[in-house]
This record gives sequence, structure tokens and C-alpha cells, in this order.
Amino acid sequence: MKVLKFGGTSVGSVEAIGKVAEILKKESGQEQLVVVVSAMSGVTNTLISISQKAAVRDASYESDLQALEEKHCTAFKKLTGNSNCFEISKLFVRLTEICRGVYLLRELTPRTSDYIQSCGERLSSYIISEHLKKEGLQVELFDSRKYLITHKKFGGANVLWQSTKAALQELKPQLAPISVFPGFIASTSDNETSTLGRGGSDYTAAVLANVLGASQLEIWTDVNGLMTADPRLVPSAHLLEHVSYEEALELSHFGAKVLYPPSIQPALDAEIPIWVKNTFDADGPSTLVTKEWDDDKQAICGISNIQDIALLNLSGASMVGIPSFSFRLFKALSEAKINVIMITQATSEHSICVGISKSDAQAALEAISEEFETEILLHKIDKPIVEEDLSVVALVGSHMKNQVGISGKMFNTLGRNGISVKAIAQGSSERNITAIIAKPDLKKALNTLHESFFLSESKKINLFVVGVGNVGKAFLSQVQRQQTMLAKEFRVDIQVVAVANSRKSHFDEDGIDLAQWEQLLDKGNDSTIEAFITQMTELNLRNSVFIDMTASKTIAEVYQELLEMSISVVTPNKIAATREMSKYLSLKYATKKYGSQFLFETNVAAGLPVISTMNDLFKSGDRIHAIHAVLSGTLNYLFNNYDGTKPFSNIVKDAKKLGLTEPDPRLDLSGEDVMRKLLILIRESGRKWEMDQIEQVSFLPEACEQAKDLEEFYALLDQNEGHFKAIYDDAKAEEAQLRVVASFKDGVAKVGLEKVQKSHPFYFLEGKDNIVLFHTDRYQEQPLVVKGAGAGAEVTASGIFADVLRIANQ
Ligand SMILES: NC(=O)C1=CN([C@@H]2O[C@H](COP(=O)(O)OP(=O)(O)OC[C@H]3O[C@@H](n4cnc5c(N)ncnc54)[C@H](OP(=O)(O)O)[C@@H]3O)[C@@H](O)[C@H]2O)C=CC1
Ligand SMILES: N[C@@H](CC=O)C(=O)O
Repeated sequence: MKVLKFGGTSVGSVEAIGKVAEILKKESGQEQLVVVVSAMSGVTNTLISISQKAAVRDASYESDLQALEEKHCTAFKKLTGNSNCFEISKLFVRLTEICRGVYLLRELTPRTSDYIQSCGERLSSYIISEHLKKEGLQVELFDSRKYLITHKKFGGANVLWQSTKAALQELKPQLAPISVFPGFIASTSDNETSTLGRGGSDYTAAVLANVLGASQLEIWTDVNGLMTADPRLVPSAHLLEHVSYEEALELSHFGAKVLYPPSIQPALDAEIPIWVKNTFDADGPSTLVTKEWDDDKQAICGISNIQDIALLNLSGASMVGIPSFSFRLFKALSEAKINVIMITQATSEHSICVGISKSDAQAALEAISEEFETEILLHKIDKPIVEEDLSVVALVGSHMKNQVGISGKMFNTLGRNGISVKAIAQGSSERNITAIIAKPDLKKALNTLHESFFLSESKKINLFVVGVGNVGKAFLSQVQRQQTMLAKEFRVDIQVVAVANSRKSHFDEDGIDLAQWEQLLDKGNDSTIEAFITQMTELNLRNSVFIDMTASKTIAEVYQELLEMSISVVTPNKIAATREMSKYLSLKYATKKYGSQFLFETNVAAGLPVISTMNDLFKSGDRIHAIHAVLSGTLNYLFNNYDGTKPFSNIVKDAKKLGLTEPDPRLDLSGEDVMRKLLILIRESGRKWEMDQIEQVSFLPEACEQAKDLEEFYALLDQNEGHFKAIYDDAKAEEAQLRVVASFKDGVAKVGLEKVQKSHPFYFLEGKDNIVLFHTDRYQEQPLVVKGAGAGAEVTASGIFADVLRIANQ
């Protein structure tokens, strides 16, 4: 024998009931079937509303009743072809009388409320059984109230097992090939109609399965089964094919509304497998729930959540060591009918913290304040505090038991995304680790935990890009080219959520189509950096990375705030790393404190691995004595290409066109850009240095340094062409090359133009190349050399991309 339970949506319409009939036709003939049905969807709520309206003398309940009768009669007629709704009308006559009584007395007792609510299942079971008969199935309708016997506690009665078992055992021989039972309803031993509480139809089915000795219990609903997480919040959630009863219980308790938790116990007691199936996708995948098994199963089977939670905190020095405090707390909550979702108490016993539904917060606060009124007055305990706007996230899995590192991974994952945990609970069964977090962080927490624990998924990185000039454009096109491959081969799903220039921004939470970003940005909103950050923080996406590809001081100033929100920053902009040492240290400190990253490899020599090499040397204990370097692609390009045949200013303009220069090339020619790079290297070698400690000898005539704007600068370069030609001729006469060299040795840092001879490692330095020589304890005879193109949009963009991937692989 099989027990099949069809929920409200499965019997919610004529079409849905048609599907139920198809399923039963397929399954009948093999085994005896016991079918339990809920009320048509929405009907129980309507009945509750009708009864409540009647109780407050709102006469509109009458028209609601008529509409409800109409709804059921219409369904009956369509499904049976019978135009005589006598049985339905009879029930509505009785229902109308009872509601009229409620109206007149202005009193709705739990007993009357149960009777009114019971009509939903009585109606649906009648209609369905008549339809099945019409479809030629051998069906009989049984009134559950005769067999499920409960206490006299109306509005969620407990089943009396002895009496229920006796009644059902007696019934068993009389069951039909298909026996239909209304779910949710029962009766007391003196034949008063009672109900089993919301979700009680599952429980009816589980009790029948247990007592009648069913081979399996099928819960038919409108989804395919239990999922790894709520798919409305976690798009990558997937179906769980097989879970244990205990896991299903945990998942159901924490938000997965597919199974009603108490219904699992009767099936578990008799070890009856439960299938959760979709009425609207009967042959599709489903979830099987059985007892625990031992094969190598993933530690975590799902991540569940409850959205609206409040934390009630009771604390005070006098609580320590006095056992009655917790007793009184829970007694008061229980008397106020408040369901406690989670409890935490640290061993200091100084405070107890309980998680409750947000809707219970006020009542809980009142109950506790009243219970501890004296102690609060005497300042023995503090006034209870309720914190609202919270949510629960819970990792669930039988196999996390005795596995080291699950909670570490959970809290590390949350922490890296700046999600603060307000309270934690884990029982000794180790099937569930629960954390309470701020509700606005819920979606981010679920998604990041899902990525972290379900390895089949790719990790999503959300990029917020500011600055889409030379480097920015190259970066976006590199991302566009690599997106699919990275997701497929490396499970890194890079998504650009926002792009902005100095005027506009465009956001798309689901990822901007990079083939169209320029048009989208053109049509984007007028934007400021403040507005950009507000929108970005409101989105509150996991693994958010801010990429600054401007040369702007204003943008560099927002890094601190971002890092403190656990948003990582990647940038080729050198401003932040070269401001006062205290500010640079503060950025570094924020990354440690808030688990964010600040990566700026492209600050020195574009895409060349200079800073990372330096960090590796430093962190592994090597000591850097000296650095000799050519750090400007622009200047190298200028001195490699200038021979006096074309004016010097033209070569500068060529470099700018090639995307080698700074947005303002005066920064390159003045030597300031090289000084910044040298300062960054010195700082990254562990030294506390400021910009004014670097000596610089400029090769520019003084007049050029005073230029007000770029146009005047080019004009001044032309006026001083003779100066540049003289420098060139002088070097040529010695068969030397001109290089702007940056050096750091014995506590002295310098930047200046030098003539290098053929024997010098800097002599053969092509085009826009950079070179860095590190002299260290470990590299004594020969320095460690990093050499290659040190400027240009493509190489810089690839260095930025590499930093993003470093964050992704963290
Ligand atoms: N080129 C190279 O080889 C290398 C460059 N870098 C660094 O890369 C960065 C970018 O250089 P590059 O692409 O050549 O510069 P571009 O001038 O080509 O682009 C700058 C971008 O930043 C935007 N921008 C400027 N100010 C703001 C602001 N306040 N708010 C928002 N957006 C702003 C600009 O917008 P709009 O168009 O509206 O003004 C533009 O989109 C610089 O910091 C540079 O030092 C580092 C290593 C090598
Ligand atoms: N202007 C710079 C570009 C990178 O920082 C250079 O030429 O090296």
C-alpha cells in the first residue's frame, strides 16, 4: 500500500485535479492507494477570514461564503459532469448556519473555528473522489474524522495514537483500491471536529502511512522536491535527490516549506520512505527521504533560511549561576505562546539570547519585561533588548557530524563578505549550524555559502568598474572574451554589474552584456561617485570588487570606506598607494580587519609581476638591499624613438595615442609617475617612506614644468626642442642610451635621466619596456630581474584581470 498526499496547489483547480487523476490512474492497479487531500489552495485562508469577519459582525462574510460555494460547485460540475451540487450545497447550508451563529454571538471559539476550517478538506475530498469515480477508478471516500482521534485542544490538536490506531486497524480491511481521505481534519473522542494545525494534511498522510503499514509515502506538491536552498533567493540552488529524515526535518524547520516537519516523525518511526514529487511534472526528478546512510555523502545537504527573525537578549550580572533565570524566561515565553526558534547562551551565563519570529517580538518583550520586572527595577538584570530585521541562515547536513572545518568555512565565508554574525547555535547532533544575521545580508549570505559548500557551482565575482578609458575599455573586452571559458573551466563566473565614467553609470544586477556596455553607459544615469557607491552597497552582492581605472584622487579616496565594507579594490591608479604613509597603512589594516583585498599590481610596470615578486621576497624572509629600475614605459618609448628627426613633442603625442602615457602625460615627463612607482616598491619592501624622501632630477626645462595645461606644455616642449636634441646628441656621442632610472640603495632613493653604456643591463631595453633589478640577501651575485612591456592598455588590463582572479581564487 502507498499513501499519496496532494497539497493545496495540486488540487487548486480543475486542471490540477485532472493531473491528480492522471497520476492515480498510472499508480492504481499495482498497489492499494490511500489518497490524502488538502483543501483547494486559498480555501483555508478564506474560511478563516469568513469566520473572523462574522465574529466582528462584518456582513460581507456572506458574499464570501457564496463565492466559495460557487467556486466548489463550478469545479464539481466541470470535473464530474454532474450539474447537481446537492452535497456541496448541504455542507454550505450547515456552514452558513454556523457562521450566522458566530455573527450573532460575536464569538469565534477555537472549536467553532476548527469546524469551519474543516469544510475546506471535506469539500475537496468529496469533489476529487467523485471525479475519480467518473474517471472509472474504484474509489471510496472516508471521513478522516472517524479515524483520526485527537485531544480536545482545538486549533492544532495532538493525535491520540491508541484510539487512532484502533480505528484505522479496524478500517484497514474495508479500504478500497483507492481510498480518499480529507487531510488536516480529525475529531475528539466525543466526536467534535478538530484540526491538526497548518500543514496538517502531511501529518494525516504520515499517520495513515504509519498505522496502515504503507510501503511508501508520496507528498505531491508544486515543486520537484527539497532544494539545496530557496531558489527564489539562490538561483543556482538545485534539487536534492536523496536526504535523510533528519536532514529533511532540519531543512523543513528552517524555511523549506515543502514538508511539514511533524509529518516526518511518523514516517521516520516506521522507516517509511517519503518521496516528494511534483504534480505538474509527475515524471520529473524528485526527492527521496529515508533513514541515514553511510556512503560518502557531501557534508552539507542544504542551506535554509528564515527571513523575519528577532533576537531577544536578556543579560545582567545577577544571572550568573542562578538556574531559575532561564526557566522563568522560557516559561514566560511559553505562556505568551511564543515559539522559540533558536537559543544561545555563552558559558559566562551573563546573557541568554533567543531567536523568535519577528511577529512575536513585541509580545515577547512584554512577557519578559513583566516576568523580570522586579529584577529590572533592582538593576539585577538589564532591560531585555529586542533586535529586529534579522534572518536565520542554517547549514544542514547529517554528514557534517565529526567533520572538522565546516563551521570555520561557514564563518570565514560570511566574514569575507562583510556579513556580521549576531548569534550562533549548533546542537550536539551536529546536523545544523545556525547563524543569525542582518536581513539585508540574507541573499548575499545564502549565495556565498551555497557557492562555498556546493562545489559544482561556479563562484560569482561581481565587478563594479569605474573608469572606462584606454585601460578600462581593454579590461572589459578581455573580460568579455574570457567570461565563458573561466566559468566553464575554472568555475569563476565574472560578472560586470556596473560601469561608470566621470559622467554616467549603468548598473545591472544580473550582469551587463559586455557586447553592449558602451551603448548602455551612454544611455545610463547621470552619476557621481557617491551615488555609485550607494547603489553598489544597496545591491549588497557577494564577492563584490570595485575596480578603479581612473587617475582620479576623488575615486582613490573611497577605497577606505569600501575595504571597510569588505569590498575588495583593484586598481592601476597610483594615488592611494602613494598618499601619506598613515593612509596607506590604514588601507592595509582595513583589508586585514574586514577580510577584503586591496590589489594594485599594475601600479608598477603595468602587467609585469613586480609587486607580487617583491611581496613574495619580503614575506618569505628575503631582505631587499637595492632596487634599480626603469619604470616608465612612456619615457622609455620617448628615448627609444626620439632621434631629433621629429620634434620631441610629436613623440610624446604618439605615446599618448598608443595609450602608454598617463591620462596627463606631464606626470610621466616630470618624473612624478616614476617617483610614485619607486615609492610603492619601497613601501612594499616593508619600509615606511614618504614621497618627499625620493630625490629627483628632472630632465625637463623649468619652463615646461610650469605649463598650465597640456596644450601649453606641448607648445613649451616645441620651444625647447633644442634642449632635447642636445641631450640626445650628447648620449649619441658616447654611444649611450638615455634611460630614466629609479634606484633605491643604502637608504637613498633617486629618479633621474642617465646615459647607459652597452655593457649596462638597461641599454637593450626595447620600445615601452620596463626592467626591475632586485638585489637581495638571496640574489647577491646576480639580481632578480623582471622585464617586459611596462605600459599600454592591453598589458595593464591583463594585470588588473590577474588581480581580479587572485580575489576569485581566494
Ligand atoms: N596606460 C597605461 O599603460 C597604464 C595606466 N595605468 C593607470 O590606469 C589608469 C587609467 O588610465 P587610462 O585608461 O589610460 O586613462 P583614461 O584617461 O583613458 O581613462 C580614464 C577613465 O576614468 C574616468 N574618470 C576620470 N575621472 C573620473 C571620476 N571622477 N569618476 C568616474 N570616472 C572618472 C574617465 O571618464 P571620462 O571619459 O568621463 O573622463 C575615463 O573613463 C590611470 O590611473 C593610469 O595611471 C597604470 C599602468 C599603466
Ligand atoms: N605612464 C606610465 C603608464 C603606467 O603606469 C608609463 O608610461 O609607465
